[in-house]
Amino acid sequence: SPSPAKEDSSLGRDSGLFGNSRTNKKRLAWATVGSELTGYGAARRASRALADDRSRKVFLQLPEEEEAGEDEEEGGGEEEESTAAWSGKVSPRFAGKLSPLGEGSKKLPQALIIGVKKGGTRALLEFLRVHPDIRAVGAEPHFFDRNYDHGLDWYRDLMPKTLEGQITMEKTPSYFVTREAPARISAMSRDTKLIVVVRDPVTRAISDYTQTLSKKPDIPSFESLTFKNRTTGLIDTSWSAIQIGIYAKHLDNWLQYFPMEQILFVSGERLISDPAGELGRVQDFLGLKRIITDKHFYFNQTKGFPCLKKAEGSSKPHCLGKTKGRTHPNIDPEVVQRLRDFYRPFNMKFYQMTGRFFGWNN
Ligand SMILES: Nc1ncnc2c1ncn2[C@@H]1O[C@H](COP(=O)(O)OS(=O)(=O)O)[C@@H](OP(=O)(O)O)[C@H]1O
Repeated sequence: SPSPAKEDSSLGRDSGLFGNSRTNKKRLAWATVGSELTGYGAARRASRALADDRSRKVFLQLPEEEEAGEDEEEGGGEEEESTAAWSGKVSPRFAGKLSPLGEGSKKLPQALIIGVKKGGTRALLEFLRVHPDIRAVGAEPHFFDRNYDHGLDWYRDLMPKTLEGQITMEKTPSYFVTREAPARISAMSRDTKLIVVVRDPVTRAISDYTQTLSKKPDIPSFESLTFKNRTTGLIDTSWSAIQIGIYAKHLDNWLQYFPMEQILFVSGERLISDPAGELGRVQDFLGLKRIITDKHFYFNQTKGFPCLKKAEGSSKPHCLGKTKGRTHPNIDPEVVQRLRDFYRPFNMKFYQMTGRFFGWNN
């Protein structure tokens, strides 16, 4: 039977996952637009690096890259568009897209993407931003975990201005595993809509590990981090890469504060194989007209993922950056199997709780 999740285990430990082959990069026969997009966005990234640096040091005092970088290069998002509107108080990294005349007012978010780390949260937010009734912060504010002491006025100030009927959103994937987050979000508004992108916990763990490995090439192997004791096969559930994937346990904590109807679970796998289908569910959940459809996506063969034909506020095709869709290292198949066995009962519980079968553990 699986080891119980440790209640006191630290999520702060470095996480990481593997990634065997790029199984998630399905070679779908999609229409290809601008088939090779290599180099797209390079200038934008360069200016963003500067803005990111400024925002980290001056405005948010985020830790330096290895701790702050869950989302890395996509984190900033919209600097170019919003620099002109930079008030000096809110970093361009955080400013969402403004309406052309700067009208409207800043509001606390009515909907949040709360997780999971490496689930596909950036893809979901980027796709949602295409909707005219959604305005979102580009970077991860980490308000309900790291920055709560700044207060709600600080948080609101990070938000883009919105008009009547528009929804303000942000995404911070660590909220899902933050013990205090449900109570804090409920204190902001009990009506907040919550979205969780979930992905096969084993692949998620490997993706997480791959991210850490990209910054710290000297870390131990995925296989050795997985076990407390390799001989007995005891899994180290205090390793955040493993811990995050025990979705049923984390969800229990949210259900103390929010009813199930207020939480939408998006399949990270289907977000890749059928982005328009998942986006349809999300738009319904948010009470929005289904404006984002199949027509907005194409499958980029080079990237190996769906991309937008036109990004928000642009006429050019847009794929996520190179930190999204990394090649995962090969992991010992026995270790992968051991992890599948470990997660199976938690996954079953999660399917039961959510009423959706996600098709992991095949
Ligand atoms: N359209 C598209 N393009 C690129 N990547 C996509 C896309 N849709 C989903 N994904 C998957 O998103 C994974 C990264 O998840 P997150 O954005 O949640 O990561 S993070 O927690 O914000 O760092 C990332 O994980 P890795 O493949 O392990 O890098 C992708 O598999």
